[in-house]
Amino acid sequence: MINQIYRLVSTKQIEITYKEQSLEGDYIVVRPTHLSICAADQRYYTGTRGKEAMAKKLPMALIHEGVGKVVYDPKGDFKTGSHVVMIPNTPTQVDDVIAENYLKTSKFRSSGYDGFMQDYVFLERDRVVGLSEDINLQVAAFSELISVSMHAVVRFEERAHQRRDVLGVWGDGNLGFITALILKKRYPESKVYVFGKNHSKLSYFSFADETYQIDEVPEDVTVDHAFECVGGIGSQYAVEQIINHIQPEGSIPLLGVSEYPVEINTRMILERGITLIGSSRSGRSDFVETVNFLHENPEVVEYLETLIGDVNEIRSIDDIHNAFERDLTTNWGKSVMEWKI
Ligand SMILES: NC(=O)C1=CN([C@@H]2O[C@H](COP(=O)(O)OP(=O)(O)OC[C@H]3O[C@@H](n4cnc5c(N)ncnc54)[C@H](OP(=O)(O)O)[C@@H]3O)[C@@H](O)[C@H]2O)C=CC1
Ligand SMILES: O=C(CO)[C@H](O)[C@H](O)COP(=O)(O)O
Ligand SMILES: [Zn+2]
Repeated sequence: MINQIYRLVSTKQIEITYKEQSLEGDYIVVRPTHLSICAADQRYYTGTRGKEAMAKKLPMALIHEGVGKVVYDPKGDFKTGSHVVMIPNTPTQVDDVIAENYLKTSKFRSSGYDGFMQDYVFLERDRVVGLSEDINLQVAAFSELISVSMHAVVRFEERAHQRRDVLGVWGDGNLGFITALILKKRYPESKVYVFGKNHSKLSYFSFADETYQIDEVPEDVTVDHAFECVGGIGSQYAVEQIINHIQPEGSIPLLGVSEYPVEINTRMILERGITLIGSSRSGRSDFVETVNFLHENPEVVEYLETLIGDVNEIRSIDDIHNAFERDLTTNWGKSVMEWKI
């Protein structure tokens, strides 16, 4: 069959590529229904990812957060029409120690490989996870982002010391919201403090024990561990502030992506015995954990509904541009694209 792929070819330029794809083999074919825009996609769309990366990774279809309907499963494991979440990380080898999302040989969609902006996505059998019929698909659209937080929390659980009385989250955006929510649910006995820049955004974090504007944090506030969910140059200020408020031997999972070299006060890191835990992307086990978590906790899905920002019907390439442009001006939440092209 001929598949249409909507590829970014240069800054803010999207073109259709026609690709012959065979239905023979074990691929599950999924028709995307709900896609969600990530900050990483915006860095490619606007060209802020940098000249070198743009030249290396383009052309490619953007978007690595999304769900769709199964249109063809040669083995019949998935019912035609059933909804699945698509996993963007595509490993090419198995390693006993290193997780699939850290293997250098893995391919990640919308980072050098075609993402989900296609008429049909051909996925290996283990790159889809089934969803229940009643799941909110606008929330499920950003399951990948939830799985990133889930992955970071699981890594934290395996690496950080056991005193978890107060957990801090820096960042009052999407990732901060999801991470704080997962922490609150997994550690009901712990206090979760959120540190952000905007009073209006912090007001959404009603489940948190405390929220602080970063320029008004009392000196005596301390956390046992702190998740950095800021990104950009803001990560630098966030890590600096974390170091001032974290207890000795605390862990700092770092999730924010920056295009700039971020300076870190290593003197204080070693003086306080702090552990930095880099955390990037996610793998199948994180998606399975995420989907189970959403199915088992409908109240979490309700909180996540507050993250649904702009919802756009996509019927043309112009609609894609509009969705990306509107996302740039949206102050809160995730932009979802209902894929009807
Ligand atoms: N590790 C991974 O695999 C993944 C990483 N990311 C990255 O995570 C980062 C955050 O993504 P996302 O949540 O979607 O982006 P958002 O822009 O929604 O969130 C970042 C938030 O942090 C706020 N902020 C800025 N400076 C500080 C500070 N010093 N302290 C506390 N908060 C601050 C921002 O406020 P304001 O807007 O007012 O500046 C904004 O509200 C991005 O870099 C993204 O690329 C995303 C997905 C996966
Ligand atoms: O969003 C992400 C995962 O969900 C990561 O930020 C993204 O994978 C970074 O990739 P790139 O190097 O292409 O910016
Ligand atoms: Zn992403």
